[in-house]
Amino acid sequence: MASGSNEVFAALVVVAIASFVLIYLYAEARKRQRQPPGPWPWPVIGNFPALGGLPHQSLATLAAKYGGLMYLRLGSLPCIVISTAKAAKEFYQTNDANFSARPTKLAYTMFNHNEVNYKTLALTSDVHHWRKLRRFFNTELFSPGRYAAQQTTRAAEIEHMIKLLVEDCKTTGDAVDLRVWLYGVTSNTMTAIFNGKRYFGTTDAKMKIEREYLFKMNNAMLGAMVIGDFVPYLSFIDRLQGTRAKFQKATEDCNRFARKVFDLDKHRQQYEEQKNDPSYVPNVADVFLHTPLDDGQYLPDKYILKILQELLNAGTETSATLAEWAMAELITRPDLIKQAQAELDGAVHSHRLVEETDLPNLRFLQAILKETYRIHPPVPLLLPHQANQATELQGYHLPAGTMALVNAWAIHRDPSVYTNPDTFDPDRFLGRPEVNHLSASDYFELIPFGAGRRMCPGYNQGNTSSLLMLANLLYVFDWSLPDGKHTVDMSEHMGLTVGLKTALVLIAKPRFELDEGPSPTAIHNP
Ligand code: HEM
Repeated sequence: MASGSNEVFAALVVVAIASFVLIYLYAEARKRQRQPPGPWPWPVIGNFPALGGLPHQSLATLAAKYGGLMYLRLGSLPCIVISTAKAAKEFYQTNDANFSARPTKLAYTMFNHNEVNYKTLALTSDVHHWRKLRRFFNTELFSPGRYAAQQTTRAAEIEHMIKLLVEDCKTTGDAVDLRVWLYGVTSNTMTAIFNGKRYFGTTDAKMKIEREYLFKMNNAMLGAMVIGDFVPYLSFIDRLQGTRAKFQKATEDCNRFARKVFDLDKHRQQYEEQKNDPSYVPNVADVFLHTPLDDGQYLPDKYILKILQELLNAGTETSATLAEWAMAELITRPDLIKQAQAELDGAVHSHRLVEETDLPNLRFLQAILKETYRIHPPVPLLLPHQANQATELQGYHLPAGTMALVNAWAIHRDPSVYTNPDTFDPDRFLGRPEVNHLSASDYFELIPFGAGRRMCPGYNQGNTSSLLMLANLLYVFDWSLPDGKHTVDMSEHMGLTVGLKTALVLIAKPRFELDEGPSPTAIHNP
């Protein structure tokens, strides 16, 4: 009798499981009729396993099978992936406004003082608040006037770091860790523009440590994968794993360091002392403190500190990563280096540093950089977008809350647009000036800064900074691989940006003695 009831129980379990599987498959099949094509999702976790360690590459492989508009389910979050220029054009032209929100994430919320409507620009999911901030950024921080006024600062920071490199060559002649050098230039440029301070290549080692710590904590937190963001009913796992406590500690540490790095009270005091001096150029911290948003409200200090941290993150690693990729591609192609140096010699003439006014005459160098953006976009999936309302794309229904990933890495290797897409070939851009990554062009073939409303507002700053670093490195030095090496490990590493797995270490040899001239400007650490 007991064995009979066991059998009945076992049969019931089998029937229950089979029914669950059938209902699941039926529900998925019904849903899929109205969704773009894509791989079948697993129960609960959806298509997460398909992402792998380098999601832009895995998604490009899937897109070759499913097409330029692909559907995934990440946990319970519906997600579309755009992977061709044609699909990107349609997405931006028909749905840019609908997809102008960002997904909600635990790390973003905690980073922003647990406010539901985040207060920083890149991470806010509140479209109304984002619009207000973005208008302020466009008119007050990233306007052509401000960008022009920051030219002297960019020049000063390049000069500072190039001179250190020349000095190092003379004294030690050791191989140069280019990653550290490039990061030093972009970080110094950003902090000089934001709050008039320089952290790298100074005698104050403590300042460098503080700055690096801030970056490390921000990175660890914002890059973390949190289960509850994708499967809300499993958020207890994050709590059990101590994720919240970890984020809380990182946020408090970041806040403490940010208060030190961007000492806002000191800025207030300095501004009062210097505001009537016509030669005083307000930095970004001053602008935030003394300019209201267009609703007449001033941002409270705690949000200004968060926005400054976000800008520092956004503007430092991106340009440095890009320039490191460019040098990694060039170092095994002496023919390209020679061509770039010949162009530089012709444009600059004397033994001074390359300046921003030289850049329009450096068409080949610009093509090298464009090709680097194409083949190594530092933010290959852009930042995730989310639909603020239900919408349609290519006749498919997309519910409110659908996430959109734009795979710039796949778009830039679209074989219907680029011949030999995996080959580094700057010449391909020389005859095609219409493909412009800095304008919201109609081509959508080269979009390392994104496109549409949420396109990177720092594109001019990032692009010029990368060009200036590359131009000066190639003009002032000859480069070679150390220890008889002939190849570079081009494997990718996934962080907040996608960079080289192994830092690029090269030997630099000055090509000439730099003329002594007046420095563009001097920085005074307050
Ligand atoms: C080579 C350098 C850079 C690259 C490749 C880059 C790339 C990007 C990308 C792909 C996005 C996301 C666009 C989207 O969501 O569709 C973005 C957003 C953003 N970037 Fe950049 N960026 C660079 C430099 C900079 C610099 C120098 C700054 C600031 C000084 C900056 C500030 C921002 C901000 C604030 C956002 C968020 C915009 C928003 O959500 O409205 N970026 N960037």
